[in-house]
Amino acid sequence: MTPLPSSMSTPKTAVLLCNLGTPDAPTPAALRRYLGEFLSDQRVVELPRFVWWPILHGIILRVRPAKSAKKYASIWMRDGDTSGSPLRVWTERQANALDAQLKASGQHVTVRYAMRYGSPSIAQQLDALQAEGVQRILILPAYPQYSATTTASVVDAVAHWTSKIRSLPELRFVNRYHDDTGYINALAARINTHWAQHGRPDGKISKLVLSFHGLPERNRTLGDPYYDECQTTARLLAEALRLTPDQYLVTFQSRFGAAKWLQPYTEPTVMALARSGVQRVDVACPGFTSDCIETLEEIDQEVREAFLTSGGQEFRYIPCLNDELAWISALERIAQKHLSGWL
Ligand SMILES: C=CC1=C(C)c2cc3[nH]c(cc4nc(cc5[nH]c(cc1n2)c(C)c5CCC(=O)O)C(CCC(=O)O)=C4C)c(C)c3C=C
Ligand SMILES: [Fe+2]
Ligand SMILES: [Fe+2]
Repeated sequence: MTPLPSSMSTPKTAVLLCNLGTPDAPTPAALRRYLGEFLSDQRVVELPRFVWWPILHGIILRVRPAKSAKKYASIWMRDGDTSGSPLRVWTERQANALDAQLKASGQHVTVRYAMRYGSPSIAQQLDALQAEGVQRILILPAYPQYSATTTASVVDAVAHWTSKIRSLPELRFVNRYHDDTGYINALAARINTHWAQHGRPDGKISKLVLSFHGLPERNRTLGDPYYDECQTTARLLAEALRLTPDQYLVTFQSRFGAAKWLQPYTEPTVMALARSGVQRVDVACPGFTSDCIETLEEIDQEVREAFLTSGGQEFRYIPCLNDELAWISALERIAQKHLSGWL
């Protein structure tokens, strides 16, 4: 019997690369919409509604949008035809590059991207894929380290969509890839390229700081594995870079609110380094796969200034993986592993 052409025999398959989300414009109105959706997610802020609602609507959404809009304006990308928030621009480029790479390897897979908060939303993209006849979807969060605040929240958004759909596609989820060899090697290559130009830190007057996004300490105590996964990523990366313990530090940035978050905090740590005689710090943010407000503004502007005004002399921010070829190849292998049996 003649086999059916593969396009007829294999159900259509897609990968949905899901990132956090970002405002559509660097304006207070767009920030209010984005922060309102983001900070209303009970995976992100676990306080009871009757406590959190008055704080969010009475204080945060009145004050933060204008301040944040100025920060976003300072990092907004205007790159040829492309303009937008760096998080959205890089995520879109990653999805397009992964789509091209999977197709070049002979795989009939469509890759799209979605944002957990803002647009294009996860529901919009799942609707669009279903309208195109896609029957199998791999959900690939853009977070190497699992946290309930990010990865599980993506799963919640997908579950919310499935609850309204009669004829469901098959679904698979990637939970983590914090120890994936391709990911670690792509990070190491990024940092080595930087050091080929500027020299390696000696551990005495120069150090590498690996800064991860923070999380309330309480989430860790309650069982969120994020902290441990960040430590594993850092250890594997240090091994790949052949670093001794005195050459690097692991820190946590982006504290929000008054509660205790994962420590040590990035900014006070680099200030203390400067005061103790460290002249140069290189900062990389391995948990962020795309540059965004947290890396370009918080690290490369605020933390830079804090280090230099505390007596430091050289501050070098090492960009995220973005659309580096080694990273797209690593993403392809992560996707392939989870697609196995489907293609
Ligand atoms: C309020 C609590 C927050 C938790 C918990 C949190 C966890 C968390 N976030 C990321 C990744 C990103 N966060 C980004 C921005 C951002 N995060 C928070 C708050 C929490 N994050 C806020 C209020 C903001 C907005 C920026 C600001 O106003 O300060 C981003 C960048 C978005 C962008 O548009 O560029 C990312 C990425 C992780 C990985 C994480 C838990 C592990
Ligand atoms: Fe965050
Ligand atoms: Fe931040």
